[in-house]
Amino acid sequence: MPGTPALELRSVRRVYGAGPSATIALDDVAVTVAAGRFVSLIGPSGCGKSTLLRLVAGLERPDRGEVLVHGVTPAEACAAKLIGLVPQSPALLPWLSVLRNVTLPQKINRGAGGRRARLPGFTEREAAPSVAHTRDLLVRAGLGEVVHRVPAQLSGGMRQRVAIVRAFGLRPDLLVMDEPFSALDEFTRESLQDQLLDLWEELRTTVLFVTHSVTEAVRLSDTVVVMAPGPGRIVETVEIDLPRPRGERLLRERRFHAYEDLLRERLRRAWHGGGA
Ligand SMILES: Nc1ncnc2c1ncn2[C@@H]1O[C@H](COP(=O)(O)OP(=O)(O)OP(=O)(O)O)[C@@H](O)[C@H]1O
Repeated sequence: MPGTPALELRSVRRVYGAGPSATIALDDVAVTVAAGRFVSLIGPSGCGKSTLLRLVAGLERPDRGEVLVHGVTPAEACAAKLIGLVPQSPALLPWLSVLRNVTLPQKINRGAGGRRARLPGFTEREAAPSVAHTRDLLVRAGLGEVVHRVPAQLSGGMRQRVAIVRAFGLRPDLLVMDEPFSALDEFTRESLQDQLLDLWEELRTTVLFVTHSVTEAVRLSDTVVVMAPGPGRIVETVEIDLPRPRGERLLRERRFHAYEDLLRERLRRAWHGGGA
């Protein structure tokens, strides 16, 4: 629906357990993400990033407050395949080739278009991409030579690239990514960031991205949400006002480092229980 945020969390609270040993994983969390934005969550371990992702993906429900994806509940959004998820380690089907791993979910998901069209304010979107277009995405992600290989014949970085192309290929309205590059070496990580940005700039899917890397957050994001633990909460929202595309050269510029320093400073405060 025009004007409806892609994602909205209103006064969200999530508590695990009860009594004195209860953990307040999230308290009074409010986030609004406009369609097409790239938003990262960053914060110390235990500040509730994964909990927030699980609420958005409909895997858990808040104890208080509301989560809306394009104006509907996460359960409705999942049924209509509005949400795509890229986990930390790529869950590929080991017996299928790279190409089939990417195209099979697209075929399975065809029925979702009808459910999506019945949601308030949504119209039919473009059909699932053709195999030719999927191949093109794979080539652009540097996987053109390996489309007929099975996952066991790929490196870790290649497998994660397949998972990312698969997620974008499903044309979700909101793509949720949980530290997708955390297990990779720095060089592979930077090259995957390039490819992720390349795909995102073409498709402009709304992305909610969890990372522990300040550099990654600055490079990828329009907005970085800084969180603190005890209770899990948002302490700062930083808009990254840097031009795109954000190539390698930008990483060496003073204005890029200034954002890194700002975020590091905010994270230090979050670690020490400070914050806003
Ligand atoms: N199922 C659960 N039962 C009890 N406590 C939980 C559960 N899941 C999370 N927690 C607690 O909620 C808090 C937030 O956890 P969460 O995993 O969301 O943090 P995180 O920011 O993603 O951490 P990390 O960066 O280490 O992945 C932590 O104190 C954690 O111990």
